[in-house]
Amino acid sequence: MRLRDPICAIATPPGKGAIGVVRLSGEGALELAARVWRGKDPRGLKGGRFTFGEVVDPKTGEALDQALLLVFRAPRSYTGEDLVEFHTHGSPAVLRRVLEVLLEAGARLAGPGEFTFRAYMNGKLDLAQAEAVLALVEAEGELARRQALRALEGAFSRKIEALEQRLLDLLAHIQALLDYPEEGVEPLEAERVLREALAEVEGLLGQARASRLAQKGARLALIGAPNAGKSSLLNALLGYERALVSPIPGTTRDYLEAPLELFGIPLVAVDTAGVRETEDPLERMGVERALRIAEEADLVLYVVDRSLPKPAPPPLPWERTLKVATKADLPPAWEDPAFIPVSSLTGEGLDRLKEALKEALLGKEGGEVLLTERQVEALLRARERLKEALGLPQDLMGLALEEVLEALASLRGEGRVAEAVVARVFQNFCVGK
Ligand SMILES: Nc1nc2c(c(=O)[nH]1)N(C=O)[C@@H](CNc1ccc(C(=O)N[C@@H](CCC(=O)O)C(=O)O)cc1)CN2
Ligand SMILES: Nc1nc2c(ncn2[C@@H]2O[C@H](COP(=O)(O)OP(=O)(O)OP(=O)(O)O)[C@@H](O)[C@H]2O)c(=O)[nH]1
Ligand SMILES: [Mg+2]
Repeated sequence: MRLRDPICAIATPPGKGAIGVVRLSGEGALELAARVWRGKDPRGLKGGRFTFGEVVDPKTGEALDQALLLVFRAPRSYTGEDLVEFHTHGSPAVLRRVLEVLLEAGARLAGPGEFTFRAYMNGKLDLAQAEAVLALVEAEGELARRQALRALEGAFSRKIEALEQRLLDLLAHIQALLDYPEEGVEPLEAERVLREALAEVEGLLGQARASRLAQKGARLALIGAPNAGKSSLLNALLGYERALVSPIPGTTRDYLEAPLELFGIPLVAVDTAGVRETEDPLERMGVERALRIAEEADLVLYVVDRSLPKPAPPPLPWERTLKVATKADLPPAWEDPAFIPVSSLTGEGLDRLKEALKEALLGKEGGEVLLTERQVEALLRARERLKEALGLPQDLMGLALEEVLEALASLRGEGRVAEAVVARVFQNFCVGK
């Protein structure tokens, strides 16, 4: 990949929009922009300034659109290079032509993520921040947005950098010990530093599931006997009457999906057919389907009517199942502290249920940290090497420690990071970012 030649791409999504943006970055970007622009000469503009004019086809002089042109001057731009943005009307016809004349004037179409790649290469962002850009662009829920923005602001990178610093200090001491045995670190001190680092890495790893769910969304399945109140509970969680409710057992025949956002996580709640032993082949299909949906869900609500004798439980993934006792407004037929009592009729207990849902999805930490799959893998490597280092005598600890540091360094991507690591980050981007 050439590193400084002028690249261009449409930055706004495909389709019609009020405004569309084409970006151009690299050496000679201002000269190139001047060739397709009628209005104030971009080469005379200060960085950060807009000017109004026309994008033109230099071959014919034909105006392609009225537009705003925005200039940034190296190194004070997103990429760290000279950068020009054309803000045009957002129609595919306009954007395609603007891109075309830029290509004819000598720019090349940017590869996926190439603008952000240049920002990384020019030290504007580290690798974790570049991943945060991608996560922010893709964020659908509030939590994903918050996680990504915090990482883009550098919260995660600073944490990792501080951790690296403490381990580097320890490594330096250990190496000094090898050369000057009398000046070594207290073994207890080394162990303390390693244990603290391990706790920090494990604390981060403990938020991996929350981050995955925030980014990818979660499926919540409602499972229970016919008439238990599943559909009523779904409606109560949604705040509107999505599912049919009736006193006739077997009202819900097939499953039903409804989107909702809880605690900033995009959820899909799945209401299912009542689970019971049955001879009816159609109903049995519904039951089998319900159990499969439970199997595939991120979280299951096992819904039981507390006003009737407790039924035998169906086979469910209990490690990710919350137990809910419905119809809490009626006289109870049993008590069981493992069940959260709720009434869809009065709303009683719904807040407690939501709290339990929140903890089951996000853990006690609350899940404000963005962790990509790549970062989780690196942290797992760091954790293994830290554990290994803890078991070694000090003269052998250094090697394991170096591997810990290597794993941590790949998170921010500073120092010499394998090309494949960098490629892996940017391959997920779209053209234009
Ligand atoms: N039109 C437009 N909107 C956008 C972006 C963009 O590139 N263009 N962004 C793209 O992601 C985001 C904003 N992020 C940006 C980050 C840094 C710089 C930048 O020029 N930084 C320079 C100068 C800062 C300054 O003037 O103070 C620098 O860091 O040196 C621009 C946008 C979201 N909105
Ligand atoms: N008193 C009271 N009645 C409820 C409550 N929740 C549901 N019901 C009633 O229980 C009956 C069954 O409710 P549904 O929500 O349809 O039950 P379901 O589990 O979806 O039933 P199936 O779709 O047949 O599997 C209806 O008559 C509801 O009005 C509740 O919290 N309190
Ligand atoms: Mg139902």
